[in-house]
Amino acid sequence: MSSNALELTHVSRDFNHGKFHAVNDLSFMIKPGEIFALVGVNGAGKTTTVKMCSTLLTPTSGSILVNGYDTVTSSQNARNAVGMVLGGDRGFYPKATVLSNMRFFASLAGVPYRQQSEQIDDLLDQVNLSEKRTACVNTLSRGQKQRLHIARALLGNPKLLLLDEPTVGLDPDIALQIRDVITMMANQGIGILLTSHSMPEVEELADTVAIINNGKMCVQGNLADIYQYAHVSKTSMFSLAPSEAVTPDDIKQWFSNNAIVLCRSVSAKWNFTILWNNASESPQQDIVHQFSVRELAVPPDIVTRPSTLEDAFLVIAQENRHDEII
Ligand SMILES: Nc1ncnc2c1ncn2[C@@H]1O[C@H](COP(=O)(O)OP(=O)(O)OP(=O)(O)O)[C@@H](O)[C@H]1O
Repeated sequence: MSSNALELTHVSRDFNHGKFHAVNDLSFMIKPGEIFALVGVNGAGKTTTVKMCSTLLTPTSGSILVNGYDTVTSSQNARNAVGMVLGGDRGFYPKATVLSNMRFFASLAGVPYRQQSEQIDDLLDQVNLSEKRTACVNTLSRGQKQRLHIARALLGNPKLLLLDEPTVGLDPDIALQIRDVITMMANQGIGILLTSHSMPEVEELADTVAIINNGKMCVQGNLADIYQYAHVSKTSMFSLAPSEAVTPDDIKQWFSNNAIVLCRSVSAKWNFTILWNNASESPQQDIVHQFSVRELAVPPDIVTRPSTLEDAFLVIAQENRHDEII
């Protein structure tokens, strides 16, 4: 029987003796080879979820199966099926070589001694670190360390890889390399649970996106499902010099029927983002019209483009904030 890489069923996790619900009735599954991104604002419950999937934390209620093994009742089997990448500078013996570190972690992962050399060579090759096998870990760059984290997590052939912010703090070209490694691992049939604050990264990598808020699932599906849920298809942007003639609240009011309007003050300018939930054929013209009928100068820099995951996420985050206020 082939199992899902991961299956959460009505999982909750409380803290502070049940007073705080960090994760609340979460259910989702990840198939072999699927990249599943868990997205949410700070404090939404992503890391708590990842920790439960790794067996580091136990759920207060519900069940988590990794490769068919329950993380509570078959925790050792579940743990053997998971590789976790925490990233950063910690997690290795910095003065020992790449090879010594990999040998140490291979033993911890239960890789039989005779298979260790072959598996380590293969993994270092896959993450393009073969040339660094005799280098001390503290001489590696951040990107190289991150690739070593991934190689370490793959020791013992896990069925599920947990990646918590795998490219945070990395230069764009290094982040690209890490994303290529992630795609390669998925192509080999490993299920991947990814948390990231980078929406372009999620857009590029994820087969399925789940947006959580206050530990609860808002929506899960492919990108089209997320756009549909958020009711966004087009986004317009323009800027204005602050003036007394019109305020951000006025502009929010103009479009309150069919858009969410966000305003940020940047370098003595108001930058507006209009997230259309019911865009007309020419949203550009609608904006021009609103300024023109009030005899206000039309911003010269209006652009309209297809909405992105980031836009959909902003809408959902905004609506959830609204729900909380109510
Ligand atoms: N050990 C703990 N005791 C009490 N509260 C906790 C504990 N761990 C996490 N929390 C709380 O649970 C909530 C969810 O935290 P979590 O770290 O899972 O969020 P997150 O989505 O990963 O956030 P971020 O994007 O900032 O990393 C937060 O409000 C956090 O303060």
